Amino acid sequence: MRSPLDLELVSVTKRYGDAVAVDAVSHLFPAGTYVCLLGPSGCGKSSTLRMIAGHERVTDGAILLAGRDISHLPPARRGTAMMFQSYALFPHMTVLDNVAFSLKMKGVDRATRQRKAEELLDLVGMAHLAQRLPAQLSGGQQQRAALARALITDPQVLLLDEPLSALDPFLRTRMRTELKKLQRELGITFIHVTHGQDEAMALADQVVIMNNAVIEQAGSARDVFNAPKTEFVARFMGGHNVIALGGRRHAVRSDRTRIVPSGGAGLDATVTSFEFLGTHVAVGLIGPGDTELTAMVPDEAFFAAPVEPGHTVRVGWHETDLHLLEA
Ligand SMILES: Nc1ncnc2c1ncn2[C@@H]1O[C@H](COP(=O)(O)OP(=O)(O)OP(=O)(O)O)[C@@H](O)[C@H]1O
Repeated sequence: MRSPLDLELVSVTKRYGDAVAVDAVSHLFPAGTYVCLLGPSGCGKSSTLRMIAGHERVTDGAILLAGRDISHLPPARRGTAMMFQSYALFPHMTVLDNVAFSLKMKGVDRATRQRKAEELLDLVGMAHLAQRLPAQLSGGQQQRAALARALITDPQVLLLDEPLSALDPFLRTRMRTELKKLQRELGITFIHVTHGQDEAMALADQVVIMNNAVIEQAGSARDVFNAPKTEFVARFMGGHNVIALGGRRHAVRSDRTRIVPSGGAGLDATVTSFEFLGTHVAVGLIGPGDTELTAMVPDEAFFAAPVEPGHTVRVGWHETDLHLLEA
């Protein structure tokens, strides 16, 4: 169902000279959702984000927010805000002044902008560091300051360009929980560009996968993972085997790919490797036509009947787990 605050891309194209970075992309971002824009390097994610933000001109098409065409408005008048990968904090300004900056540009008086900046610093748990300079903050603290700075204009849509990539793995997981919580509390749309499938699955209400300047598939993380439309999506999301059967390509989740008793339905494959991953053992296999497969075998099942590289085994799956891919 549509809501008045939805963001919509209508046949949006971005060309740099002859190169097409975004090719007639149409998509509805429902208001109040956490969207992750995912795809390999160069697929057009950042160009899409920058066009929504107004940091890049649209070559063709329109961007509508709350029913209004914002394609040609300056960034500050769109109802969007962007948080950059590098956080882009001004090094010579205190955290408070950084957060208050865009209100200063808008001519808001000092007392009002400071009060609002304090409120936002409180929201992101940074009130006690308001007088520090950016260089005196940790990576996670800089990120919170950058978030507060982006949110001070009360945007309807917050755009985040790889916001977690500068953080170490532990902090990344913690910050992603905080981002999600913040989005829920604010109830606004977050559009978060990432390279990470795990990050997208953990965060997104809606995952949008781009490839070669177009959207290849969009949907809930669970739907996209369980029902990849194309071989590209199956491989990109990971956790799937792609198998040719009867001249058509199919995906089957690697945790639903089983080592079955010989003679059962399935195909013969040779074990090439195994890796203990704690809860599962990832068994690498090579099947007919040199198809590489992975079976994620629960650790108990693996150690009850261990296999070694060089063994020939039967690999099977339930018919219902086999998923036909678009040609
Ligand atoms: N300013 C520019 N001038 C010319 N070509 C550009 C420019 N910015 C991006 N491109 C090209 O447009 C295509 C899409 O780039 P974009 O940055 O949107 O991809 P991306 O999916 O965000 O990639 P990454 O994950 O590596 O950041 C790429 O082929 C890139 O080389």
